[in-house]
Amino acid sequence: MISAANRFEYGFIGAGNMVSAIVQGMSAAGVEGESLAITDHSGKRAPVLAKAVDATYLPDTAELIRRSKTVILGMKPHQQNQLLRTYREEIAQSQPLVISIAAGRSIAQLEAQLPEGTAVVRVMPNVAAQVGLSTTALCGGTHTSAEQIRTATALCEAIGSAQVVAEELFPVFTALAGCSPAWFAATVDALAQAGVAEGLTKTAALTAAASAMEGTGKLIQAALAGGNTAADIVDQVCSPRGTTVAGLLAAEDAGLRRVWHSAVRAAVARDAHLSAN
Ligand SMILES: NC(=O)C1=CN([C@@H]2O[C@H](COP(=O)(O)OP(=O)(O)OC[C@H]3O[C@@H](n4cnc5c(N)ncnc54)[C@H](O)[C@@H]3O)[C@@H](O)[C@H]2O)C=CC1
Ligand SMILES: O=C(O)[C@@H]1CCC=N1
Repeated sequence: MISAANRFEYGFIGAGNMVSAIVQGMSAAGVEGESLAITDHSGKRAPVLAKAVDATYLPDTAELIRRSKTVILGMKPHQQNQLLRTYREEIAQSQPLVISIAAGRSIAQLEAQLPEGTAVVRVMPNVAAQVGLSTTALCGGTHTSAEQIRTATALCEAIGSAQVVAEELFPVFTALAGCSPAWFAATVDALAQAGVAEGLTKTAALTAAASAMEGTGKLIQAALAGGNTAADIVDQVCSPRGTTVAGLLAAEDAGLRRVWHSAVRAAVARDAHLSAN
C-alpha cells in the first residue's frame, strides 16, 4: 500500500455536473488542490476541472484508487456496477473510504459489490455545492467508523451544510434537496416567462424572479431559526384583498400543491426504480 503521506485526501472518479460542482465548491472553500485527484473515463472534463482548481488529473482509475484515502464515486448510478467490478482488487488492496453520491444506490448494494469490510458513506449533495450552499445528507455503512463519518462530514461541510439522515429517508431527501434545484430553476423560468407576457424583458424577469427566490430562501431560514415557518412568510406578504393572495389562490386552483406532491412522488418512485436495477 502507498504510504498515507503520499496519498490524496480525496480522489474523484467522474468529472460531470455534480463532481464539478463539489470540486469547485471545495476549492472556493479553501481546500487545497494538491489534496485532490480527479479521473474521468471520457478523459475530457477531468483534466480541465483539475487544472481549474490546481488538482491532479490521473488518467488511470486504478492509480487514483491506490493513491486516494477517500474515493468518491461520481458517476451515474448504473455506471457504478462496471466500475466496482473492474476495480474490486485495487479497492481491496488500498482500502479507501468509499463515498457514493449516486441517487438510488443503497448502502447494501454498494457493500455487496465492494470487497468485504469496505467502509462506505452514502451522500446526497446538490449542485449548489458550486457556491457553497449544498444541503447534503449522509449515512454510513456497516463497516464505517465514527472517524470516517467525520471525514465525510468535513467534505460535505466544505460545500455547504451536512446532516446524517436515516437511509430510508434518502429518496425523499433526494427529491427535496438533490432534485429541487432543477425544479426551482424551471419554476423561475416559468415565472419569468409569465413576466415576459406582461411586458418585462426575459433578462429583467429572470433577475427579478431569481433574486426574489434567493431572498425568500433566506427569509424562510430566518423564520425557521426563530421558531416560525414558511407559512408565516406567506401570511406576511398576503395583504387583505391584495395582489398576492389573488395570485396564490389562482396558483392553488391551478394545482400548485398537487404539482409539488406529484414531483416528489415521481422522484421517490424513480429512486426506487434505480435501487431495483
Ligand atoms: N447532477 C446533480 O445535480 C446531482 C447528481 N447526483 C448524482 O451524482 C452522480 C453524477 O451525476 P452527474 O454529475 O449529473 O452525471 P454526469 O453524467 O454529468 O457525470 C458522470 C461522470 O462520470 C464519468 N464516468 C462514468 N463512468 C465512469 C467510469 N467508469 N470511470 C470514470 N468516470 C466515469 C462520466 O464520464 C462523467 O464525467 C449520479 O450518480 C447522480 O445520481 C447527486 C446529486 C445531485
Ligand atoms: O436526477 C438525478 O437522478 C440526480 C440525483 C439528484 C439530482 N440529480
